[in-house]
Amino acid sequence: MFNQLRFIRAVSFLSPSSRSKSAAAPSISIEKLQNCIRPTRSQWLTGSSSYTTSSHSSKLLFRQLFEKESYTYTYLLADVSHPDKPALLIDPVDKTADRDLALVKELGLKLIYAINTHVHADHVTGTGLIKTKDPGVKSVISKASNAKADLFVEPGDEIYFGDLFLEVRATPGHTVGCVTYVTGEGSDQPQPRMAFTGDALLIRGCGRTDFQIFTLPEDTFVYPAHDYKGFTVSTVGEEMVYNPRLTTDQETFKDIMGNLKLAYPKMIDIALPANKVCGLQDVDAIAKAC
Ligand SMILES: N[C@@H](CCC(=O)N[C@@H](CSS)C(=O)NCC(=O)O)C(=O)O
Repeated sequence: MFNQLRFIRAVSFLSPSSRSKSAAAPSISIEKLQNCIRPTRSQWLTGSSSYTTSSHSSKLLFRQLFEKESYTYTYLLADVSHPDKPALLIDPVDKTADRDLALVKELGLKLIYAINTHVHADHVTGTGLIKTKDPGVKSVISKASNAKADLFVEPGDEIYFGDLFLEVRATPGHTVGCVTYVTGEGSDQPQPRMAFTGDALLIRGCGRTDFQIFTLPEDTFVYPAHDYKGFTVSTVGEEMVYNPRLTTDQETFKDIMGNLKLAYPKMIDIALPANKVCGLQDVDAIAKAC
């Protein structure tokens, strides 16, 4: 069987130094979540872990970028200790693709991956557009998403950029193929860890019911794909205590999620079919780019 993990490693800029591969955390259902040991508010506030937004790593260049129409966050990560400064974008938007590529150029980075957490319903991904403007970039999405891309990842895969890597975790629920990308475990990786949760876990909100994200260390930074209230970052520990949807019993949770009364996303009829094919709607462009 074709090994996506090896493939991702093979196309990475630098072979990783020997590293023990961490096992993918087990998936936790909402039922199990209710039984998770969670810190009380006071335990969490007085806990020994750091909850500051300290610098992530001397190697990591990190930027959080915003697209104002869909309230989408795009994340730029690069290993600036590597001579090529390999970089990746998580959840780029078509409307801001030029801005993102200009920033990559200004910072002297080499963009190698344009990655999606899932097939978005509220905006067209910038992945295809980025590939037409920089053909060296590979698009990445989960195999379970059933969308087109150059590379398909599965839970447990590691996506290397230089000596840094992202671990792929299955976080389905908002869509079938949603994944969360988590910075690697190890002393040479960003500390605290950073989780790019897509729409699975939002700050004080969520788009799903299957919460293995809460098996990550409590000081793990949570970087969602959207925020509608002006938040930029949270932590796993903070969400375990203060997320109003995830601090209730199962019945209340179901009730909350069943009564969100979210409006039909404005872009959904354009975004979903486009995002199945890298965000491109032109047949020739799809053939060339995906
Ligand atoms: N009004 C917006 C879409 C807002 C929305 O539905 N957001 C999604 C994530 S993007 S599909 C969501 O899951 N929200 C959860 C929440 O609690 O807000 C539009 O028309 O695009």
